[in-house]
Amino acid sequence: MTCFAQVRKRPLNKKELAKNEEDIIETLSNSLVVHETKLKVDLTEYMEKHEFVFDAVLNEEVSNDEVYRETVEPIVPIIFQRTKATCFAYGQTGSGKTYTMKPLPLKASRDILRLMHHTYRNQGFHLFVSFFEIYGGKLYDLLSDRKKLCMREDGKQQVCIVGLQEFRVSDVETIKELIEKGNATRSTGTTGANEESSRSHAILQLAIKRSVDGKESKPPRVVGKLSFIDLAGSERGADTTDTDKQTRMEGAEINKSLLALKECIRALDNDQGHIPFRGSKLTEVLRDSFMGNSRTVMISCISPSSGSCEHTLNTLRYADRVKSLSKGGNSKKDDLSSTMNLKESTAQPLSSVLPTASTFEDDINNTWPDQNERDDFNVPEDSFEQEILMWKKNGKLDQYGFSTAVENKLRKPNGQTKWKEPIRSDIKHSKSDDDLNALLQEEEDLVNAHRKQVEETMNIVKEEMNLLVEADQPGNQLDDYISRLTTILSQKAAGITQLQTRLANFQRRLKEHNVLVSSSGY
Ligand SMILES: Nc1ncnc2c1ncn2[C@@H]1O[C@H](COP(=O)(O)OP(=O)(O)OP(=O)(O)O)[C@@H](O)[C@H]1O
Repeated sequence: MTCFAQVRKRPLNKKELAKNEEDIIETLSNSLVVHETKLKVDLTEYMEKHEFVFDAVLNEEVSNDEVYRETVEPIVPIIFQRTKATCFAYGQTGSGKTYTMKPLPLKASRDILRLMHHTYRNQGFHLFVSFFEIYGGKLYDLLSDRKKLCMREDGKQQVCIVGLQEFRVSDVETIKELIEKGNATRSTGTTGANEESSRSHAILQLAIKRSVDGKESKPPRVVGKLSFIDLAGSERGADTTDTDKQTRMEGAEINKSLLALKECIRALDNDQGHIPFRGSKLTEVLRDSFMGNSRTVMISCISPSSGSCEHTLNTLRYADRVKSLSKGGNSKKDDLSSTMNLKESTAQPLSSVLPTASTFEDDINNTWPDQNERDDFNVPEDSFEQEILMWKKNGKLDQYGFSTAVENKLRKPNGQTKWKEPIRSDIKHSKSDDDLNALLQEEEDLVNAHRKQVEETMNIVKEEMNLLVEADQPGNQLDDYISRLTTILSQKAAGITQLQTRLANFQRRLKEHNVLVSSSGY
């Protein structure tokens, strides 16, 4: 899987301008700098600079058309070549996720239909649209009056969404109507912070299917898929302390899914044996889009305003972790990356990357195993599981319950994972999936607790500085000074002790699970 991380900065809005909030984001070609105002212990202000590098940085002057040209247009032709592509918008509420995502599917549909009517004319391709949302861990069909859906795995461990309406479309106008209908049906909550806040993940999928041997009588098979995902507001994961139980539970679900999404992308990009798909409904649903030939584009949306600095830094840190494994030598960064940098490349017109009809057939024949090969590979499940038991007995399974050696058996000589993936996931699901998800959550909790502790320490230090200033004033009350200093010191000590305990517990858990910090990417 190849993941491209991009950032889009929106302009300051009216509200921010009215509050005289400053633009703290400086964009350069494919990097950006966040200028954070901080306070020294003597209460004087200073500027801290945070620099991030991504595959592309789109500033406030970049239009939606340009975003499409840079992010999705180059991917459209390859979904005719058995590739699944996923485009995410990540960021805090109001950062521009919906603004960025909304126009993309329609523009992509237009190009897909153009390809179907010209390059792939009369080759049995059809375009299907579906649109659903994940809200509070449950699935709802946005094209069928928010009908509740359930997710099942079929006999081949392929995830399918039972009852999801899929519409076969052949003209842009119908697609437009469907997209508008889905958007209107999407649920938006009303939390204190922002009425517009979106607490659901909206998933719009464009599937290219092909009639087998051109026969219309048989159900067409999926050739490729393009998914557009407008994620829930990233800061909503922090609602786990809200007084309202429903909000708290939704917050926990959002938190879990965004965490699982990050870990799945990291694991896939790093060719890790185990992919924690079962960490959330979102990643389970996306499982088939991530397997095999797949592309992922993550557009992290940020507000430029000083008032959103903390959320912006959180968004950029998340994006940074998603892309970090691809940096510096991951060979899978290919030709697409060069078209992704808006400042350094001229946009590549669709026509220049279109495959011809013959290259499509050649690609299928050259890169995908045929049915015989698949059948050859599918050793009986019994013998496979026997082997797993042997490895377990000999203590050769890794911390995810899966050994590299066993995994290698599932790979083609060229390193491409073969058709045994479903069986592999079955085995790992047992306990190791839950353990890994729990560990990931604990890691995130530790980092958050650390950040909170640093913030609290800063506040305490400010209080201490005030106390010292007061202590120097004539007529200062000694009793008051002593009691306030005692409180301050106990607060400091309690904060440190709490963090030490949390850290020790986390280290113990890592040890229990045999996770070597250097090899696990922590
Ligand atoms: N690049 C941009 N240029 C101009 N206006 C923008 C841009 N990005 C966002 N906006 C405006 O900012 C507001 C918030 O954007 P949007 O609704 O897309 O945020 P969001 O991240 O989807 O929020 P939520 O999580 O609540 O859905 C909208 O009024 C939108 O029109």
